[in-house]
Amino acid sequence: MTQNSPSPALPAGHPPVKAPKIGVLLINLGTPEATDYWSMRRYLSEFLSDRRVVEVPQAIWQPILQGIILTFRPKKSGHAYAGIWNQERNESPLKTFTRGQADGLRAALKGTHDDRIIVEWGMRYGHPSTAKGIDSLIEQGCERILLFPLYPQYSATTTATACDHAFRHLMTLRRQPAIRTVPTYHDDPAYIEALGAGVSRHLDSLPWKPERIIASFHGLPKMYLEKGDPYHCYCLKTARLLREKLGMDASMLTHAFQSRFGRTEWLQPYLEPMVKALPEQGVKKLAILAPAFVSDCVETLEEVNQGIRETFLTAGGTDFTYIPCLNDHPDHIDLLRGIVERELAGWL
Ligand SMILES: C=CC1=C(C)c2cc3[nH]c(cc4nc(cc5[nH]c(cc1n2)c(C)c5CCC(=O)O)C(CCC(=O)O)=C4C)c(C)c3C=C
Ligand SMILES: [Fe+2]
Ligand SMILES: [Fe+2]
Repeated sequence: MTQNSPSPALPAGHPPVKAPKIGVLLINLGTPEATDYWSMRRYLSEFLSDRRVVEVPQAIWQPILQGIILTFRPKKSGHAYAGIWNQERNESPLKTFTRGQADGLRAALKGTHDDRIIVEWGMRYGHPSTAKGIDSLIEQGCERILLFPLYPQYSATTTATACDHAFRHLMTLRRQPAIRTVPTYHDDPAYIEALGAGVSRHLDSLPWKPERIIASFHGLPKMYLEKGDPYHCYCLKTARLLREKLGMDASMLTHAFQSRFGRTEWLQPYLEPMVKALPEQGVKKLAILAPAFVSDCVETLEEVNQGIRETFLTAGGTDFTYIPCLNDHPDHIDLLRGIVERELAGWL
């Protein structure tokens, strides 16, 4: 029986039976709808109320969040987003790139699997929602769904909360599809290959050679590592494999953690003081990439490519370059396709 083909075997009132398909849902973090105070406040409130992200007990955290942080942070963050906003589409770059990845993956899979695999995308916080993505896949006949959180290095604060959120929606469904989730891919040779190719491509396009490359990862409170979050180890392994792929040693390609939030200790070494100290140590030409992000976003385009660039040049650096994320580059689409085909083994 195929979609929309009425079967004489179905009794009156029976819901239509569709040809079974496989769905892939790309999930990224989420991003504000606009840069004004209330749009930023809505986004930050949802994000920072997630207990996977901030583990302070809610009775203590919510008054601090709603009363203090969400009074001041939306303005500061809104300003940062405004500086990197995709004016043409009137949306944040994270959304543009995530859509581009879904479009690219859909086209790549169509080539080999016709219409058997359907690709949608959704966000953990905000729009388009994870629930909408799942509903759309089901509506199109998907009885099996692969959830693909777009974080190469698993963390409870990103991958796990993306899956939690999808499962919360699945809890509301009478007819639930079968579900798989994509595991951490921080050491997947194809991911390392794509990262390495991106670094080489970018450096080849420059009229100068960096004296240091920093792989800068989004940070986490150090306590999360101590409680068992494997993200830190995965970041270090990605950095080591990338170094090996590029034939560099640790004095040439090093790692750091960025985007610290709040006053507790986060994973070290911190990016900002590291960069500030480099010119005095004789490193005047610097390149930075951000391998924990598959899409350029406020944390890479504003914090690194604007803020950290300025820090370095003000401290005496002469040349700075930011190496873009994998974004919608064909190498990234190939990587996503490879991971999807591997994780769908037995379903295809
Ligand atoms: C307690 C706070 C935070 C933790 C823990 C955290 C982990 C974490 N985040 C990413 C990826 C992204 N974070 C982004 C933005 C962002 N992150 C935090 C805080 C924590 N992140 C805030 C408050 C913000 C908003 C921006 C700001 O106000 O500074 C983004 C960018 C989204 C965008 O729209 O551009 C991404 C992506 C990872 C990978 C991670 C832990 C592994
Ligand atoms: Fe973050
Ligand atoms: Fe570790």
